[in-house]
Amino acid sequence: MKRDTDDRCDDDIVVRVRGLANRFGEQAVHENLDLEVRRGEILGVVGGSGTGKSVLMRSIIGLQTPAEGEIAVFGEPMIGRDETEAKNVRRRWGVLFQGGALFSTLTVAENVQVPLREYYRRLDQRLLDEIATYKVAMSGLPPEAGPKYPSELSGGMKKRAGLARALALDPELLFLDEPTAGLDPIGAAAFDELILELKATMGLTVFLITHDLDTLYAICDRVAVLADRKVIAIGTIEELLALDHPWIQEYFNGPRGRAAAGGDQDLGRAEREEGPRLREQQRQAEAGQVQAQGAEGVAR
Ligand SMILES: Nc1ncnc2c1ncn2[C@@H]1O[C@H](COP(=O)(O)OP(=O)(O)OP(=O)(O)O)[C@@H](O)[C@H]1O
Repeated sequence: MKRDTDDRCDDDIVVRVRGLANRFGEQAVHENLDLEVRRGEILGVVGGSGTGKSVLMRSIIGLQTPAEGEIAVFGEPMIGRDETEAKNVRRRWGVLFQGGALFSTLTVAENVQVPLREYYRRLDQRLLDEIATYKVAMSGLPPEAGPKYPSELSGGMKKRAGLARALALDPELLFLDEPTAGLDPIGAAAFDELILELKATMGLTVFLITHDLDTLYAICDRVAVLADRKVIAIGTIEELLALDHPWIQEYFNGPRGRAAAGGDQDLGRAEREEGPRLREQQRQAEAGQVQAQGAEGVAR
């Protein structure tokens, strides 16, 4: 299980990373990293801050050129690929970056239309508008969100708008970088549900970077753990818990891990008692009535 190098048929492996190395000057972020993402799974990617989760995602989607290694997506090698060929693979995935990365001068609907315009130059405006309306609805946003600018949206709505854009091209593979970070517990759980629904209806494969233990327990089929510059373990949470690794044990068996697994009554009670107050605080902050101080880092 540790190196995830079982001999599955290539069709079952959507992303294959072999011997990946990434370096920034003297700093080695990855060395000899291997990873496989299986078709139809939601793979959670966890690791301490700075262990290189985002750099790994950026390497897979071609925004970071690795120092060494091989990356294949849908069986197609991605490194050093001719731009036209790479583009044909890229159109098959969608990405939700941390913070949404929406174009601030475009409305939500226009943001969704950006990848459509890039890949389908001949679509007329009426069709672009129709597709954007459909993607906005798929992401759980009300129709009124379409003509709004990102600055007019709450944090949760921005995530959904980013998701609508990621879904624009009907992807087979979705990359999500900390999609529930900064969301209140109810918003985060709703986002988890949405991802599960999309996986079921679209047959999506999902690469999901998260620090959110509830998300890991609620929707991930397997979890990959980054530490010491590589994937040190990958498997179901149950399989990871059987490993005698201090970081994994602390992460999943610490108070938050136990609460997420439903086993820590005291922490669960504290969250139930504090939750409504914190959620109301965040709701007001999002509505622009109060400063968001204190609403960040709310444990789910
Ligand atoms: N463009 C860059 N130039 C130099 N260093 C970088 C660059 N991008 C990332 N790094 C460094 O690589 C390391 C890994 O960064 P990365 O953002 O992948 O971490 P992460 O695991 O996603 O962290 P977090 O959980 O805090 O988001 C960090 O030390 C970061 O400073």
